[in-house]
Amino acid sequence: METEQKITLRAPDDWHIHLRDGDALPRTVGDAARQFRRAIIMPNLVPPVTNAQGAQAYKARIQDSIPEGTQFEPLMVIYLTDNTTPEIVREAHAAGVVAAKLYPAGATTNSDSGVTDIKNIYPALAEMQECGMKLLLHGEVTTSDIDIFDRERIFIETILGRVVDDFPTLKVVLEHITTAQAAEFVASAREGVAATITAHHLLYNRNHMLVGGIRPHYYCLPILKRGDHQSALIDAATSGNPRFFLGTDSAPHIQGKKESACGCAGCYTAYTALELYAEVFERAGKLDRLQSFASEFGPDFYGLPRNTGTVTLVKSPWTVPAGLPMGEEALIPLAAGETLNWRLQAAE
Ligand SMILES: NC(=O)N[C@@H](CC(=O)O)C(=O)O
Ligand SMILES: [Zn+2]
Ligand SMILES: [Zn+2]
Repeated sequence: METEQKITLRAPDDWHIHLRDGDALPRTVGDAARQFRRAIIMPNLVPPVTNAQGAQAYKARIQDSIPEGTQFEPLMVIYLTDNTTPEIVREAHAAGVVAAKLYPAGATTNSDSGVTDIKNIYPALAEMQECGMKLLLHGEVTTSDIDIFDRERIFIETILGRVVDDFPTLKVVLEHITTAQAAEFVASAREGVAATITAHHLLYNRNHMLVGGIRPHYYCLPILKRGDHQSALIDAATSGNPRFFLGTDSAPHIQGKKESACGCAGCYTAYTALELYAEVFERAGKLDRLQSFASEFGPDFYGLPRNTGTVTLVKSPWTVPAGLPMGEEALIPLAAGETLNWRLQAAE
């Protein structure tokens, strides 16, 4: 009898996830904790998590939702606004907050309180550089005359390059990169600049979203780009370059808000995250590099210990459920109804 194909990895972490709050938490925290040992928790709640106190209270609510017997550590982030002061940064750092997130105002889901001009947060960035707090960025400009497909590239050209130069020892993560330009920028930037890459930007390009009918579950920000950008991202993720690591950007929006005349941006990937990444790495012939991308480069960049436990993926095709309950609502996971080759084994 043929033996089952398996891969065992050091337990992985997710360096970018949205868990939301309230009724969503049992679903989102349960799924994240089944897949990952730690996660960087995005602060774009309404209202956002903007200081130490807010981050600690949110962390406690997340911890209350961790399934019994599961090990999961939420790593907290504050949301930068025009009013974030150096003192807010210092207090957050002292309270264990690991990073602060820049959302250009209006760039994405729940970014209305975001920064309107990068100069407004220069004092906060100086303090972050000083105390070692990481800067995470949603890297898109928001000016209405800039085409949605160009917004990441122009953000890099007009804003990111300058921030990286003006704060030469600030640790910076360009989140959920979607373009060849972003991959090139990060690969050739000064030390201390990294990027997260989602499973959906590795698996899909804009044709998947738009050819033969519009598929709202593939709609996320930054938007899926053309296939050559997807190829550049696959090359970056599987290159073994420690500047690129796993961040799902899993973002739950209920079915009715996705399948709508004006649908929300965000893909729910937490339910199948590692399986989706395994698919990509296998197709690229680089399964041997999945562990460093998923479990080593992230903690190394953040200055945290690598996890000591392991997880196992078994090659055993299965069908992703058509929907998942979330509170009273339905959530459609990415790749719903599709067959995936790899399956994460439940922790023993
Ligand atoms: N990626 C998305 O399309 N959506 C995210 C926000 C974000 O990460 O930009 C969300 O919070 O829903
Ligand atoms: Zn974002
Ligand atoms: Zn996100």
